[in-house]
Amino acid sequence: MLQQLNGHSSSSHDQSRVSLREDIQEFLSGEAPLHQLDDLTKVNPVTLETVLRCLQARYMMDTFYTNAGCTLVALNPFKPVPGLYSPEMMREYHAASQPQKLKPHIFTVGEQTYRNVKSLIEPVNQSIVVSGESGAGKTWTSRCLMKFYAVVATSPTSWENHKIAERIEQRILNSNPVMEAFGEFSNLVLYFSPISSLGFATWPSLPWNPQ
Ligand SMILES: Nc1ncnc2c1ncn2[C@@H]1O[C@H](COP(=O)(O)OP(=O)(O)OP(=O)(O)O)[C@@H](O)[C@H]1O
Repeated sequence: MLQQLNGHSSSSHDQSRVSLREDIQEFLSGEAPLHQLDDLTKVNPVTLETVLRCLQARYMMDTFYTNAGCTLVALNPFKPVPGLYSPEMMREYHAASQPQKLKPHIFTVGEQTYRNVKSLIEPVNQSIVVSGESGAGKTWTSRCLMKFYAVVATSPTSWENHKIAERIEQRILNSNPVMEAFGEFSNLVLYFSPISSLGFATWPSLPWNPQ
């Protein structure tokens, strides 16, 4: 006797589970090494296991950024990564004609928003939502972006610019206790406008809190 589950027979349900398992196995043991998948939209089938295995493989290769379509997934390395945030790296992303073709990086996001704000044809206000649980690296990421903008928007040698960058960074850090006083602090929003310079805010309780 066949048992009905949500309008499907249990045997067809079992079949699709077996076929999904096979697809997952095929994907995980495929020829292309998992760490080379730089965009999670290329993961197929998309399951918790396949996505996490892909991110894990990249983490093991010290690759901490992965695209997920137009979103960037950042893993916290919990260690210094030499060269990953160097001024040379910042300039490489800034100088690239198509930064999105370079390896996924927070500087791609930084550069894209910078170009959109600075566009001579149609400057557009920009927001960057940095989301993650406590300790995920939101403050770190925001500081990286501040440093990036300080480097690409100014002359590399100016001591004055260096001081401005430090001051912006310090403001972000100083704001943390105030933000945390509002309770939940899992999303940080940086916003940029062609007219004003830069601002940041938190979304403690949005109904669609992406966390
Ligand atoms: N990209 C990175 N490279 C190296 N270390 C990192 C990186 N991102 C985060 N870390 C480490 O992880 C720690 C926690 O990161 P951070 O303070 O940015 O988290 P957070 O998301 O802002 O946490 P909270 O919400 O609790 O304030 C940092 O102090 C730093 O040591």
